Amino acid sequence: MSDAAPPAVLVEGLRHAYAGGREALRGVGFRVEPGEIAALLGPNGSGKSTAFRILATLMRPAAAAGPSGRVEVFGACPWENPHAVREKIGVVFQSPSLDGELTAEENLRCQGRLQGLRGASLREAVGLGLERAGLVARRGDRVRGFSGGMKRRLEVAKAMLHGPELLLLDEPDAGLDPAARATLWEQLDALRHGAGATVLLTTHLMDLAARADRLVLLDRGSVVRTGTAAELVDAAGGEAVRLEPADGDAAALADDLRGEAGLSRLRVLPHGPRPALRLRRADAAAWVLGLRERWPDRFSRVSYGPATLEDAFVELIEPAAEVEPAPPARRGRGRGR
Ligand SMILES: Nc1ncnc2c1ncn2[C@@H]1O[C@H](COP(=O)(O)OP(=O)(O)OP(=O)(O)O)[C@@H](O)[C@H]1O
Repeated sequence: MSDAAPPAVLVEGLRHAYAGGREALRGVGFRVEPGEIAALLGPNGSGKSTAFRILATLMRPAAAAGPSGRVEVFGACPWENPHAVREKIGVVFQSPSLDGELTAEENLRCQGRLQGLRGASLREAVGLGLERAGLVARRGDRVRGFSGGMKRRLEVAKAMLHGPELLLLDEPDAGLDPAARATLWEQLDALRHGAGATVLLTTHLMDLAARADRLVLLDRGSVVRTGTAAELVDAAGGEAVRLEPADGDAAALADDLRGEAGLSRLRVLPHGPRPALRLRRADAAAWVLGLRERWPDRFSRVSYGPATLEDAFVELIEPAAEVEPAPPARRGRGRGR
């Protein structure tokens, strides 16, 4: 027997099919080491929430044929030994679990009592929770008046009240503005360093995922790639090119460019000040030069620069449709030409 500490999360060959449905997980495997912040990243329907529910002991996997695979949280199986796993995990669900009529402090105190804390240990845990949420000054305010970011931080503090080793968060960044997402990240990072917690979150946004130590990219129930954000960007390869057509017709430009050799997936960016296309090329500089020679009056602006995690995501994930709209926050970081 080995003395090595078990990984915080070990998933091997995990399969799950919902009753009457197609397989939501098709042999998923990944691991998270203690002290890491890991992100399950993938588009809608890729299986993130299904994996999350299994890890959180809410569901046992059911495969249509053959074994369902192996899952361990610090060495314990969530469906064979759910009590052992529940002691080790804190869970933040997508749906809010706070009572808006109670104050921040009362919410934490109720949770602490449910977990059997009393007297000085309850006061200590609630005080630490308020600190972790950055809400000491607002401890006496009703939660219903809090911003989305404040509520999410309080949810995290509530889930950490019993001192779990692993914090599971299902899309904690959903509905938060960039500033609130940044503050949430600071809270998670502080938990990792201060409480030595391991964090596993699901997301389909890039903000938190790009900062995680380990990303597990899921698509249609399978792991497409694991690694750091930089490794995923490298795996997709190339630089990101942004093209603004002079006549504003990005869809027509996309049609003209389709079929070009060596061209990655095109994205039409309908939002922002002007319609544009974004794509990846291994030979961005030479390709852009050739494009301008071929079509001197076709573009109002052409730029290229380092690819982002979002570019890699588009490249590595099978598109649901040929042309997909980009989120409005997209901004080219390329060098102007
Ligand atoms: N309760 C359910 N019954 C039947 N099918 C389901 C159920 N929940 C999810 N699915 C299906 O399983 C697949 C994976 O869904 P899941 O919710 O795990 O994905 P997800 O990556 O979390 O998506 P989202 O980002 O939209 O939450 C999808 O095809 C989905 O339609």
